Amino acid sequence: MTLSDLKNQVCEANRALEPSGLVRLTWGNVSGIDRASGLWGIKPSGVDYASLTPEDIVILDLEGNLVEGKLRPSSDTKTHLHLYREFPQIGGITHTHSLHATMFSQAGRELPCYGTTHADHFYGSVPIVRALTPEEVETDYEHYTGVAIVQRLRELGLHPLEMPAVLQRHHAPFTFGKTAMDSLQNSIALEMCAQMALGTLTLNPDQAPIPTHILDKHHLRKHGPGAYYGQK
Ligand SMILES: O=C(CO)[C@@H](O)[C@H](O)COP(=O)(O)O
Repeated sequence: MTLSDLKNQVCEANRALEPSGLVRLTWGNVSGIDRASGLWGIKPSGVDYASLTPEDIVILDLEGNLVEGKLRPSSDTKTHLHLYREFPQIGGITHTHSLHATMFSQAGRELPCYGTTHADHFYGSVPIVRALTPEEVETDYEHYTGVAIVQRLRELGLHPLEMPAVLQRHHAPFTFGKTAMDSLQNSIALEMCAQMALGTLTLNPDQAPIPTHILDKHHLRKHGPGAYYGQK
């Protein structure tokens, strides 16, 4: 992938945030990485999505050094950086404050899997990531957000492509994918699943999550045999 390709892909995914209904104001950012070069691009901070151009995309390396870009990178840059360094399987990350998924984040409630719509994207309940400690917030908020996300998926034994979403407590969701656009699509799926779950619980507060045999079937269909990354 050329640097121009990377900038185009990351710009396209960020420009798709608003039309997808996931963001208000500038409450979101998408990044993408070219694993061959180790260079990755992210939305500049606070920039209006509709006016974003590929040349605005800020390019960094996996040490966090600025490689190219005139604008300040997203305020969540260190979170994305940590995830790229710890999850070599992912190629893109999306962070938004989408309305319903953020409700689960703020309530500290994992997002249960009530149906196949959810099962087609996420292998079970979308986990809550712990709140940061006062020391973590003080020393490096965004870096420790990434640390807490990685800790959570590892303690659950979940691969970041079988569970390409987490709900950061008191904050909002982060999703991952094979590309920037794939991570955005996972954010769209997450927001829809959050809306469906809230409606499901309204209609039936005692609704049980999807049976495991159906969840496993959808995981198998999506990832193929032998791709189960987690611990049974
Ligand atoms: O989570 C936050 C702030 O709480 C950020 O995601 C902002 O909502 C977007 O910041 P920029 O990407 O524009 O710096």
